[in-house]
Amino acid sequence: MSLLQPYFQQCPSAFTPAFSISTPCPSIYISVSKRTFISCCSSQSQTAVVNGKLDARIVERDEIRIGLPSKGRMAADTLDLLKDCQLSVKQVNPRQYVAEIPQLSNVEVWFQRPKDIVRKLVSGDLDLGIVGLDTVSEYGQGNEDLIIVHDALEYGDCRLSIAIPKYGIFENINSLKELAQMPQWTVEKPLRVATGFTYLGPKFMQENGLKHVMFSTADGALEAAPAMGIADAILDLVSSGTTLKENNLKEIEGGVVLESQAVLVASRKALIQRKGVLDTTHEILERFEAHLRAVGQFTVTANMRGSSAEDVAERVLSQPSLSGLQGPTVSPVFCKRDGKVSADYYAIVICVPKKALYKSVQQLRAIGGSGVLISPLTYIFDEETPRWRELLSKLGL
Ligand SMILES: Nc1ncnc2c1ncn2[C@@H]1O[C@H](COP(=O)(O)OP(=O)(O)OP(=O)(O)O)[C@@H](O)[C@H]1O
Ligand SMILES: O=P(O)(O)OC[C@H]1O[C@H](OP(=O)(O)OP(=O)(O)O)[C@H](O)[C@@H]1O
Ligand SMILES: [Mg+2]
Repeated sequence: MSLLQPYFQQCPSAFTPAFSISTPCPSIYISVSKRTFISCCSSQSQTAVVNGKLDARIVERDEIRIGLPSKGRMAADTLDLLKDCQLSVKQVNPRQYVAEIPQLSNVEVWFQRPKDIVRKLVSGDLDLGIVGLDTVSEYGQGNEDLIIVHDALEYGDCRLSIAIPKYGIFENINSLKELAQMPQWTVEKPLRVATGFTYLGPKFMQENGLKHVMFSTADGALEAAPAMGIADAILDLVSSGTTLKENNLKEIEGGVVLESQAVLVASRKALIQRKGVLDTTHEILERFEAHLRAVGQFTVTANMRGSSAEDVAERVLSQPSLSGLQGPTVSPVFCKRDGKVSADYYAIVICVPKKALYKSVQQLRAIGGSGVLISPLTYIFDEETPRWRELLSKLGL
């Protein structure tokens, strides 16, 4: 960390909020580790507001940078996902903000708070990042440079939702429409909403025709605001719903602004212009897809008596839960009887969704399967993934 201190002090632009014009800082080079070399020069983030719009330019550097959550509930799950994809992050100590993934050459990992990952993608100081969709939507503010490469990393599930008290004037209010139609809200006395989502909140209210609304913001424990008399409603993330329940609050129909989970996000400019970013993204995407497809499946092997491979395949395919990814693999099991080699049995291999495992075993037995073996799957690499094709088309490639 001490080695990095000069970098942080010399490069204010790395910590400037995204929505301002940042000043380029003087050229300095410091060595951080044998493999990691940070260049901080006039090429630092040159974010400018042009015609009221944020214009991110490509920053000159050779390394590819990926931002990962430094703390909070996304941090550990993100490292776990990468590890499960054989992309372990090597961090010398937990207070060091830069690390590497040995399997990905020329890639620097930077640990940042989720909102700063989004800001730095926009400013060109990061090329890739993993954060919640809520964070991308709130801090990215619809910026077209941000591209969601993988939209469902299957952790960090939550929703951004409006909640109101269960009691008092809200007792019989159960939908956004009913909330909007309450006579209490006027220009002089608007509906007061406490939220940390000051971009998405007003946008949602406007799109849903709620006219008299006033927002206040706080960083946490928003659920206390109505009971404290500070707000009438809150707009916050909900997962299990326990925090709302414990604070006598309820969600309302039509009040979900966004469903969120962890996503892989990239800067369009970096994908197109920075050498190696597209290839690295392809590799990360392939590993994520292969792993995430596999976690929901088991490999099932069984033996089955039959007159031919086709006969066995027909029996297997007659069962709805046994069709596998692309139909069953059927291989003859040879044995020698009376000096003659023959195949009376066939080994079948199929992939089965974890949820359908028991049903599949029952169906296998019903058609004469025996010696059923179940093993976990690590990866399922398909032909080219749909998300990769989608990414190329978003990039116009
Ligand atoms: N209750 C929850 N259940 C599941 N995921 C959640 C929940 N709350 C937040 N998240 C997800 O985790 C992300 C990070 O939340 P976390 O509270 O760790 O950090 P933060 O609030 O953005 O940062 P900080 O608290 O440091 O300001 C959120 O943006 C969201 O995607
Ligand atoms: O529906 P639940 O499972 O109860 O989760 C919802 C709570 O989780 C988040 O808070 P967090 O724990 O991140 O604390 P914070 O308010 O300090 O950000 C969110 O802001 C809610 O308060
Ligand atoms: Mg939080």
